[in-house]
Order: sequence, then C-alpha cells, then structure tokens
Amino acid sequence: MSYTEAKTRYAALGVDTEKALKVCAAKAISIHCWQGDDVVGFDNKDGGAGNGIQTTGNYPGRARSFEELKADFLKAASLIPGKKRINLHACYAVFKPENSWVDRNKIEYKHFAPWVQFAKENHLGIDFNPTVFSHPMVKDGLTLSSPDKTVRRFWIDHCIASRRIAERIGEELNDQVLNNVWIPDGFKDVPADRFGPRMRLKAALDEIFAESCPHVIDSVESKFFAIGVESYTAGSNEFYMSYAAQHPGVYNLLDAGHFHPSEYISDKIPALLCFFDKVPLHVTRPVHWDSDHVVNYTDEIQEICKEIVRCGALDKVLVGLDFFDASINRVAAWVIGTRAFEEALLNALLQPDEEMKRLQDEGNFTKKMMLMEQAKMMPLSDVWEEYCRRQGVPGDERWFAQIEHYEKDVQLKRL
Ligand SMILES: C[C@H](O)[C@H](O)[C@@H](O)C(=O)CO
Ligand SMILES: [Mn+2]
Repeated sequence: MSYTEAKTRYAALGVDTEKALKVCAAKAISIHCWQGDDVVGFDNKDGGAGNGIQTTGNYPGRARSFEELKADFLKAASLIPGKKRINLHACYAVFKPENSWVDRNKIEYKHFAPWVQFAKENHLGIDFNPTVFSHPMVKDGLTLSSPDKTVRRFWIDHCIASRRIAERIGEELNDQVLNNVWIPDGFKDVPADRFGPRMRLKAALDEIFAESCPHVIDSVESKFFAIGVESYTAGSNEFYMSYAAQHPGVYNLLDAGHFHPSEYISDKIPALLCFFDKVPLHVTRPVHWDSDHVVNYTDEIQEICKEIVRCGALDKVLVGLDFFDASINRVAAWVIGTRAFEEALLNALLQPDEEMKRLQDEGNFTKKMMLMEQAKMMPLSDVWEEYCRRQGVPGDERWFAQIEHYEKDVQLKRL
C-alpha cells in the first residue's frame, strides 16, 4: 500500500496522518551517550563500568575517546528520524592538556564545553546526570546514603557540581536541561537499618537541590533491586516519589526496568500526570533481572507511547533512553532502540483515541475492544516509511548496510 492509500484508510478511522507525522517529528528523544562505550566514560581510563552498574558482552569497536564517541553518535543519529537530544553523564568530562583531569567532586562547565559545541553544531539538546558509580568513593556499595561523612560529602559535592554544569549548559543552549540523580546504594542481604540510609539520603538531596538553577529540571530515579542489592535499595520508588511530592521542581523519574517484573510504567505515567507537570522517563527493555536491554517494538513500548499521547502529555513526559548492550554492534544498538521508540510513538499518534475514549465512557466496551484490535491491523509501515522519507533516513532495513560499512571501515580499525 502507498502512503496516500494508508492516509485514506486512517482518515476513515478519524485519524489525521499528516498531523501525526508533524507531531512525531517535533518530539525530542534524549539519546544516552553511554550506549556507545559500555558506560565507561573518559575520567577513568583503566576502569570500566562498576560499583553498581554492569555491562556484558565483548563486541569489538567500542568508542574509546570523545572523538570516537561523537563520530559513532552522529552515525547513529543519521539513521534515526526525529528530533534528538544527547544525554550525558558526568564521567564523560572532556579532559585536555589545558583542562587536565580532576576528580568528580571538582568538575566544572569547562569540561563539558566541547559537548555544548558539538550540540550546537548538530542541533541537539543536552541532558545531564551526575555519575554516582564506577568510582572508589563508592564505599560498601553506598554513596549519598553512606554512614561515612567523607563519602557523603564527596558525592554531595559531585552532585552539586553536576547540577551547576547542567545549569550552565542550559544557559548556553537557552534550554531546560534534565539533571537526573541515580545512585546504586543498597544491600545484598536483609538490612538491620532501613531508615538510617534513607534519612541520610534525604538530607543529602536537600543539600544538592538547595541552589536555584532555573535552567535545570531535577529528577531522582528509583530502582527496586539490582545484582548485589537484592534485599534493599535506599532510593526506592516510594522514597523518591514522596521526596518529589514534597519538593516542587524535583521529579520522580520512571525507568521501565526498575520495577517488579509484572509492574509497568505505562500505567504509572497517567497516575503521575495527575500530580506532576513533568514525568521524566528512562525507556529501556527489562529482561528478568536486567534492566537495560536494547529497546525493541514490544507491547510495553507501544503502551508507554500510547499513554504519553492519550494523556496529551508530549510536552510533559521527558523521554530519555537507557540501555547498553556490549554484545552487539553498539551503533546499531542505538539505531534499533531509538527507531523502535519512534515507531511506537508514531503508532500511538495514529490511534483513534477520541473515539475509543468516548466508547469507554459510554460503557460500550465491546466496540472499544473491536476498534483497539482493528487499529493493530492498520498500515503503520506505510506511514513510517513516509515519515522516514521526509526525515531523510532509510525507512526499511537498508539502514543496516551503512552500519556494516561503518563497522568495517571505522569501528574494526580501532582494535
Ligand atoms: C547510566 C544510567 O544512569 C543508569 O543506567 C541508571 O539510569 C540506571 O538505570 C541504573 O540501572
Ligand atoms: Mn535508568
């Protein structure tokens, strides 16, 4: 079927494909830089991801420097339709002879100015994160909730420094920058004290968020469990949700992989939208105990996008991606995951939502179900191809040939 025929088919359901194409293209997706190098960063050359975070796989061609990461990111971006931001972690500070290495509690805007230049050159927004892992100051698995004052001080100073950097990035780009705090703190086994670490974390957050940063949107990211912290995490969902509810301007970030395996963030989005004017997300694909597989076009990704659209919340839900897979080509992983999200977003924009809501409110659940099922059979792929054509990227699997060439000509030469 051609786009013109698809347009007519959708119009019969009351769906305007032209509007969907425009809205989809305007929604910015924050693409995480850390997929390109297995969350290693530039501030700890001999180290890798650790102390609360783990990447598995040994596929060749990992980006090892600022130049390589930028090149890989641009290659991926050239194959992805839609508006893009780049999500940076503090461990991606760019150290140069004139801006030599400093520890994380001493980082400054100058270490990220090269990223801002990159963003300006490529029309990207930027988001930011303090890096509270992969560092010797993670003591006994704890950071901001540690009983050791020196440990807490180090990480509070790092988070304050990160927030100031995010503020300056926002000033430079004349934009709002999401600055998201995630910490790995928790216990493998049943804790003797669950309250103390959370009270220390609460006090640390109060210090971190004390300064006014008008260009920063603050968020805190909960996690239910991880390998090595199976029994308890200090930053649980209830903890951060309550913190955000009491601190206007701080938001509870929902990571799709950080909940009980049968809990879905698609249902949490409309719940939070009843109370918060922003809902930041980490879109990822959980598989059993792992929270960070590459996003695919799954039922839950489709539901997440449907909720964003149905709630009229495209401006309120801040979409960031969060996956890292070192077992496949890392640039392809970016492209597959981000395109999958874009496909799901376009699909969500093509649903006959008004009609289905009306049927639900009238109690006509039979017809609502019929329409919901019918919508699954609509010619999404023709609209997708048209979207990609207008965005100047391949609509079908032909993008992959470009990755194969890039792998051969660039990535494999890094060995
Ligand atoms: C690198 C990210 O900050 C990290 O993935 C975090 O967001 C997370 O989800 C940890 O599981
Ligand atoms: Mn996350």
